[in-house]
Order: sequence, then C-alpha cells, then structure tokens
Amino acid sequence: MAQSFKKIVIFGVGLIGGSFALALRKAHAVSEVVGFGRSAATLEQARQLGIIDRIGEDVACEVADADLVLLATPVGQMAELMARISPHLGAHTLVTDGGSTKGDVVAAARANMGGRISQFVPAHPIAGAEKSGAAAAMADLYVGKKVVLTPLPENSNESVARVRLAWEACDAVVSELTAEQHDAVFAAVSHLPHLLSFALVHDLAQRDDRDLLLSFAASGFRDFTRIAASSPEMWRDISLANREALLRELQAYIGELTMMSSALEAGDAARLEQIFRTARELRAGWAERQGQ
Ligand SMILES: NC(=O)c1ccc[n+]([C@@H]2O[C@H](COP(=O)([O-])OP(=O)(O)OC[C@H]3O[C@@H](n4cnc5c(N)ncnc54)[C@H](O)[C@@H]3O)[C@@H](O)[C@H]2O)c1
Ligand SMILES: O=C(O)C(=O)C[C@]1(C(=O)O)C=C[C@@H](O)C=C1
Repeated sequence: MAQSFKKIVIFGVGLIGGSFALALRKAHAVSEVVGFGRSAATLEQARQLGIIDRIGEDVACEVADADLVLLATPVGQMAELMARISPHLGAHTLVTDGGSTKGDVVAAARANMGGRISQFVPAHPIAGAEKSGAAAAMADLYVGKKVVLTPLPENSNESVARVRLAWEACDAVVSELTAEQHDAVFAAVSHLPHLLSFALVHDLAQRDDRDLLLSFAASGFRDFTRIAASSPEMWRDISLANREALLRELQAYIGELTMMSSALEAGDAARLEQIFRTARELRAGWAERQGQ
C-alpha cells in the first residue's frame, strides 16, 4: 500500500495502539509515528521496539499536522485527552479510538471536542489479548479480525472512509454499528465473559485452600480464566462505562444460574443435558464459522 498517512499520533502505546502502529508500518501505510503515554519508560521501550519513531513532547504541536490521531488508552482516560487535543487539531486531522465501549466515548467526544466533533470517527478493534503494554504489541494482531466503526452523523463520508482505510491497511475487516448496538452486543459477548472469569478467579483467591485447588487446575480452568489475567484498569473502565447493558446481561446470566441450580438440586438429568446440548451446538457452530 502506498503511504496513506504521513504522520500518526498515538496516545497510549500499549497492546492496541502499538499493534496499530506496527501493522501500518508493515503495510508501508505510514511514514512517521509519534507516541504519547503515561510513563517515559514505556514510551522508550516502544521506541526501542520500533513501534514509534519519536516520543511526543508537545501535544499541541504534534496533533496540529497529524493525519490521524489514535486514542488507545483505557476508556476512562479519553475525555481528558479529547479536551487536551481538540483545540490544536489541524483542519484535516482525523481522530479515532480503539476503546472497547462506544456510548461513553461518543459522549466524551461530544462533551469535549466542541466544533471538532466531525473529526472524530469512533472505532473498536475486536482483537486483543490478556497481555498489556508495548511489549505485547504485534504487527498481525488485526489480521482477519473485525473492527467496528460507530460513525457520527457529523462525520463526512471521506472521514469515515479514511479511518476505514487505516484499519483495512492492518488487514482488518471493517463493519459499522450504532454505538448503542455496539455496547449491547459487546456487553453480551465480551464484557460479561470477562466479568464472569474475574469473578471465578476472585472467588478462588479468597479461599484458604486456593494453592491446593490451583495445583490441580488444568486446561478447562486455563480456557475459562485466560481473560482474568487482563488489565484491571482497562476492565474497571469498560465495566463502568457499559454498566447498564452489562447489568442486563448479568441479570440474565443469574437467571440461567438459578435455573441450573434448580436442575441440580432436583437431580434433573434431562434438563441439564438439554442445556448442555443447546450450548454445545451453538458453540460448535460458532467455532466452525470462525475456523477455530
Ligand atoms: N486488550 C484488549 O484485548 C483490547 C481489545 C480491543 C480494545 N481494547 C481497548 O483498547 C484500549 C487500550 O487497551 P490496551 O489493551 O492496549 O491497554 P494497554 O495497557 O496495553 O495500553 C494502554 C496504554 O495507555 C497508556 N495510558 C494510560 N492513560 C494514558 C493517558 N492519560 N495518556 C496517555 N497514555 C495513557 C498506558 O500507559 C498504556 O501504555 C482500551 O480502551 C481498551 O478498552 C483493548
Ligand atoms: O482475547 C482477549 O483476551 C480479549 O479479551 C479480546 C476482546 C474480547 O474478545 O473480548 C476483549 C476486549 C475487546 O474490546 C475486544 C476483544
């Protein structure tokens, strides 16, 4: 791909921001990547790993001539960053994000970007890992993975197309949802599973015999709890940002557990097997379609 972006500025050069930079570099889609972060050591590590060319010093100056700014911090940090960058954005600078929730991020943009709102195209790559930080970044993280854009009515077609192009240059498959649809979907298939995994491991962590239990934990435990090793700060922000939809999913899940509990108490083998069979069929069909 010809160099589509001369300069990209990334706030939060961790797994998501760092992988975006590496993917665009690999595709020869960017000439210069400038990074801002919370810790000088992490940014220096990102520079040494070849993720960014330079560590940014002056926000106003760097965003003024950037083609694209990516916000890739925990979602709770984005409002303040939007307020900081907005007055200095160049007329043609686009801003996008990688946040896992969209309703709160869009609300933050509306509250903090004023007349620059049309320059913000919200996005969420549906790819990731339980690992954090620049060292976890991978050039192929987004290959074949979905990226959801939740464009605003204020965005021009050209702006949405430019942000789409950036993610397509990472070899991602881009689709569009409204922010509300997005948050409802990901409450069910991403946010609730993380909450459940954290809850299971947290419960074990309280027990006196946890070392004994963990010494016998094997692949079933590993598969269910991999995501409980994810960033607590990131998941705190996601859970609070999407708490209405997440609470709805949690209530439905508690209903399911109550039903299972009754079936167990009653020794209702047929009911249990029917639940497991329905779940297995849905899971197997999904895995086949995903090629997993
Ligand atoms: N990890 C995943 O699986 C995944 C997947 C899709 C989207 N996301 C979203 O992407 C975003 C980043 O997640 P990640 O996994 O890359 O996390 P990460 O911890 O690997 O990286 C985040 C980086 O942001 C930096 N940061 C925090 N506050 C900052 C601030 N105010 N200014 C500048 N830098 C700041 C941190 O120091 C860190 O380097 C989050 O919003 C998350 O919800 C994560
Ligand atoms: O693979 C993982 O570890 C993930 O948690 C990735 C995952 C998910 O699939 O739930 C997590 C959060 C995101 O916003 C997008 C993707």
